[in-house]
Amino acid sequence: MKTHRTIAELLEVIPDAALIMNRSSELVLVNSMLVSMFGYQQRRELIGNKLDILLPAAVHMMHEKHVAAFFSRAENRPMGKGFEFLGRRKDESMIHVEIMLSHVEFDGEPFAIAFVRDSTSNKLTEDKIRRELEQERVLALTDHLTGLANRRAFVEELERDIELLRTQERQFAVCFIDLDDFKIINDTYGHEIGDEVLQQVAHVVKAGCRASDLVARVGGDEFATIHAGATLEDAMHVLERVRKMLVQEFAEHHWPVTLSMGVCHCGDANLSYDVASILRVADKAMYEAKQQGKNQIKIARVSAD
Ligand SMILES: Nc1nc2c(ncn2[C@@H]2O[C@H](COP(=O)(O)OP(=O)(O)OP(=O)(O)O)[C@@H](O)[C@H]2O)c(=O)[nH]1
Repeated sequence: MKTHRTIAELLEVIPDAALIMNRSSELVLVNSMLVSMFGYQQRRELIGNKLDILLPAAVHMMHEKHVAAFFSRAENRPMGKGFEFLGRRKDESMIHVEIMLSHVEFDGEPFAIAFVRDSTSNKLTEDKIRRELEQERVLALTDHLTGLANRRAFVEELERDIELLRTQERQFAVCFIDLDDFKIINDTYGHEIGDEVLQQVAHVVKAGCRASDLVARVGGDEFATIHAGATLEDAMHVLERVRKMLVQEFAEHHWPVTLSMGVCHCGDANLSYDVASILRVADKAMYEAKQQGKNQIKIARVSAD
């Protein structure tokens, strides 16, 4: 058929892969770019086959419905511009494609013409950008010296826990931790050893806490923990373990390293908690621990005002 040959020639000069199918979803024309895009060598491997040959099995039924719906619409205007789907290559590998679909009529019969673009590289770029953004987000929430969560991550988590307490009455405890006499270590042994001590402390606090607890470094020699779902007794049990583990860890060293801690339990549904007041009372309790001899835990009192 003359029209057929002309269209076939035309499809060869356009810069996209293209196919034409009839209303029974049979491929009646494909250009060579489409043949190679889907990993075939000859057009005749595709011509006469159902469109399904280019699609993953999981979407065959859905596509049949789409094709029926497409042909039932009479209007002859471009459809599905930029529509993305997964194609199946001859070797069964998948390929992300973008198609533009349109009605065409030859010898009074309706057909669908599809221009197909390989969007795999777009997808890969998108995935790469998404991964990089995620990595950046993780880095932005990480303390670089210790690998723990940083102050920002701690505050974000605290905000989430305050919200969960308000909406689901889920209690939690927060602890403010400060190294005792850390300045002496820095002044005596230098900043580098000081950094190593901070890393070791981070490791011990993390090891002493539960997997579900958040451990953060929130300042120079300041750490903080959040114990989601914990009663005051649960939190005290964990923190006392941390305190003892640290004393043991440094028992062999030339210098003692101990922690002063202020813990604040949040679980009273009648109180309205906010980040600033929780941190203030926990910090105050930690300061009391310092004043009363260091290497101990003090409990913060949260009042209604
Ligand atoms: N090595 C190191 N030192 C730091 C870092 N950030 C802060 N510091 C030091 O941490 C020390 C904090 O000291 P302070 O908390 O003021 O006092 P302290 O000696 O711990 O005494 P108390 O808190 O009263 O027990 C200072 O010497 C800071 O220079 C850091 O990233 N690395």
